[in-house]
Amino acid sequence: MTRTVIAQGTFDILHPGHVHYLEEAAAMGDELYVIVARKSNVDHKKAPICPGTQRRDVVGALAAVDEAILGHEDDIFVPIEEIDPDVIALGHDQHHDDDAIAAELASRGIDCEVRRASGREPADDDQLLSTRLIIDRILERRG
Ligand SMILES: Cc1cc2nc3c(=O)[nH]c(=O)nc-3n(C[C@H](O)[C@H](O)[C@H](O)COP(=O)(O)O)c2cc1C
Ligand SMILES: Nc1ncnc2c1ncn2[C@@H]1O[C@H](COP(=O)(O)OP(=O)(O)OP(=O)(O)O)[C@@H](O)[C@H]1O
Repeated sequence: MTRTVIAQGTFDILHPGHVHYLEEAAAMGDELYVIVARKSNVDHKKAPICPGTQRRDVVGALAAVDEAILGHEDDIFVPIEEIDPDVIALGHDQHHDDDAIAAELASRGIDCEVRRASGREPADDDQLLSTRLIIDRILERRG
């Protein structure tokens, strides 16, 4: 019985923090599907720079990822119902409430565990394990 895991996020400019998250999510099961957020659904921070197709393709190229898909425009639970995962792995700082997700899954009759991955800290002061910090440094040095 294949144990399917779903991870999700914006993944605008990929960095080792994303790799850590996705490798940890992959280790929670046998297959990892990653839902890449549509720009229209990234409403809790600045919009991504790169188009969704490009963000999806880069995430999909990671060894830990079996398939990366662009998320649904309107209902974030549509891909969940289609994939019917055993685990949803939330990122360490992802703004979703674990219990709210679990309640919504239950109300839709989806039997799926909600877990939270750990964070990865920079290996040294020069590393930037955040898209926002990468963009800030670009603006600082190239702006
Ligand atoms: C269970 C789950 C399912 C999601 N499905 C979608 C989706 O179908 N379409 C989408 O645009 N975003 C989807 N998202 C991503 C959210 O829209 C949100 O933008 C994403 O969590 C961004 O988080 P980040 O700040 O970590 O990048 C989903 C998130 C979760 C937790
Ligand atoms: N340093 C990190 N360690 C572990 N997971 C991370 C790290 N950075 C991001 N993630 C996870 O990757 C997923 C996608 O995050 P996102 O695309 O928002 O990147 P981000 O670098 O956090 O962006 P921003 O800096 O703009 O918030 C989220 O689940 C998030 O928790």
